[in-house]
Amino acid sequence: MLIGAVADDITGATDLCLMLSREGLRTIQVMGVPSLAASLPDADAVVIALKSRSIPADDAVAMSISAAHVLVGQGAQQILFKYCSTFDSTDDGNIGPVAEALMEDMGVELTIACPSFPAAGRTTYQGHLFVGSQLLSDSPLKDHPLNPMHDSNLVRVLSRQTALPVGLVDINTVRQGADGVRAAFARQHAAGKRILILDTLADADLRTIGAACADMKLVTGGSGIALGLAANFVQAGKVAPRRATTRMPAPAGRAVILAGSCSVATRDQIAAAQAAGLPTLPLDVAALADGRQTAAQVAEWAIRQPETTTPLIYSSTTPEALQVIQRCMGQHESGALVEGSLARVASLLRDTGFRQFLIAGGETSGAVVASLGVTMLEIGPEIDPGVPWTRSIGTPSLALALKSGNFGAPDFFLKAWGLLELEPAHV
Ligand SMILES: Nc1ncnc2c1ncn2[C@@H]1O[C@H](COP(=O)(O)OP(=O)(O)O)[C@@H](O)[C@H]1O
Ligand SMILES: O=C(O)[C@@H](O)C(=O)COP(=O)(O)O
Repeated sequence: MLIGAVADDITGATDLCLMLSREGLRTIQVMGVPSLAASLPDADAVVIALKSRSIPADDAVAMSISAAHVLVGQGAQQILFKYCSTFDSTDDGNIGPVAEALMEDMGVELTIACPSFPAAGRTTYQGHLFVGSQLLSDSPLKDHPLNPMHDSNLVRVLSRQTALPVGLVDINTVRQGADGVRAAFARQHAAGKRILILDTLADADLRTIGAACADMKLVTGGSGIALGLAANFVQAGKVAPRRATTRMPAPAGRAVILAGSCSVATRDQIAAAQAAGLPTLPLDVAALADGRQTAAQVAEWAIRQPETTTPLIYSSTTPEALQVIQRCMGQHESGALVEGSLARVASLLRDTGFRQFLIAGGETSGAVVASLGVTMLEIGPEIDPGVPWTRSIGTPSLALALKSGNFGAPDFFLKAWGLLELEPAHV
């Protein structure tokens, strides 16, 4: 194993797997922390997907350390802690506490924190994270249901989450090339800094940073950083060349879309699906809470739709409506109710022959995939930047597209299916 990664949510893990496999690494995604004795499939990169982004920091630390131990135990040459390209976290964590704990556990003096993902519009300038042309704190992430982002200055954000001194390597230094970045690492370390935010405006910057981090045992960042990290191993001749896939064989069976993300991108995708005539059903959180709407009824509705169409079930709503729900029911309580309901709907649909699932939302995907009993994923073709089709390893085989809430073009729910080649049904 060349790269072993610990991802703090499941869509983030899939995004990272896509990046690694596009760079030529045979990559497998594993759900949850496997036992130390588990034999993982032979792969250049293994990404362990946790659901640790929005849980108490102590739990996230414990899980992440266990995951890293498994990866190191299986020979991983470099550990990557993957979090969101929009630095999703709160002042309590979990990026700072997990990074700090991994550094201590691995005896690492200096690491980087580089969330940038220019292909998805996430760039960093003077330590400030941008989403497209907006500062993070002006972007739709300010209204995230679990971790609203109100500060774009990542040095400040991370410094509130860790006692370790945080420094900045600015774009002028990054543009000096890998040697210049390595020299900046040495200067910042000598000045007492332990975690460095890196300015990044383009993929070329990520490749420079990756080259500068070739000897770092622990790197932290978004999926973008994998561009350069993977390239180090490819250039060193440690990876057998492979061709990227453009289509994926998919098990025969019905398809469904489950959306639990309230992001603007997902709400636009729902609107496009509705405009195209897909049957859609909104979840009613108050009705779910008092039993007027149940997962069984929702699943029944999907089963009743014509087999030639793809039903879409969603809880996604506007920031204003979400505020009302969260005020009445609590932020985590309402989130858990929605996640649990979508997860239950998914398992009921699987039991009646649904085999292709498109899930929108990271936390949502974590809950759904757990309820489907999926433990490992192979990575298929890219649908849009950061989102591949995947196929579960095990029975029943399922085709899964796990979409970060914020990712994908407006027609994502319509075009994704075109990349699947349905296998003949088993008799
Ligand atoms: N209508 C709703 N009311 C309350 N919480 C909701 C509602 N819709 C979604 N949520 C919760 O919001 C969170 C969205 O997070 P996630 O699935 O990670 O999406 P994203 O990828 O956009 O971050 C989940 O916990 C989900 O259950
Ligand atoms: O880095 C990213 O933006 C994604 O890989 C990611 O982590 C997505 O998280 P969600 O938006 O919660 O799906």
